[in-house]
Amino acid sequence: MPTDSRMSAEISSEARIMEVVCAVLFDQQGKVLVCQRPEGKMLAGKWEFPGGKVDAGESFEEALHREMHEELDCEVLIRRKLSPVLHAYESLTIRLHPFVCSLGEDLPRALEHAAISWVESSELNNLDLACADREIANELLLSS
Ligand SMILES: Nc1nc2c([nH]c(=O)n2[C@H]2C[C@H](O)[C@@H](COP(=O)(O)OP(=O)(O)OP(=O)(O)O)O2)c(=O)[nH]1
Repeated sequence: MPTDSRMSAEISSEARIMEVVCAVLFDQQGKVLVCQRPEGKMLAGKWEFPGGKVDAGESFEEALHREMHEELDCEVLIRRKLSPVLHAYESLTIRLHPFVCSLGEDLPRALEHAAISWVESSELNNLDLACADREIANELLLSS
């Protein structure tokens, strides 16, 4: 049984984890959307799956739909959830919740990213992905 001080340390370290959702968004040809983070943001220039932080009171699914509208001006259909990835960067720890999605009616438009691109799953290995995304890419490669 942990002491009270250890318990509070565990609680406070858990509290520093930022919950982030992302869409592994496939088009009808089976290509996946990757987005390049813009200048001025953490991990600028790295490629990622689109998404963002979950706001207080929001479900993961609500956060995902909001981020898709804010960043890509599009609607997506959520198909299934992949395993979350816990990753510690120097400045913060995130828990990244990936959702496999398919496109709704509209094509995404890059409203906030430096660039967006549709790639084959096998091409994900060649991209300079954010570290947390590497595990998601590996899971996709294993299942494809
Ligand atoms: N959106 C997203 N963020 C990721 C991924 N991989 C990864 O390590 N991150 C990190 C980068 C950031 O530290 C954090 C999410 O921040 P963000 O800047 O995308 O979130 P946001 O859209 O809510 O940001 P904001 O500009 O509104 O503050 O998670 C990913 O695949 N997608």
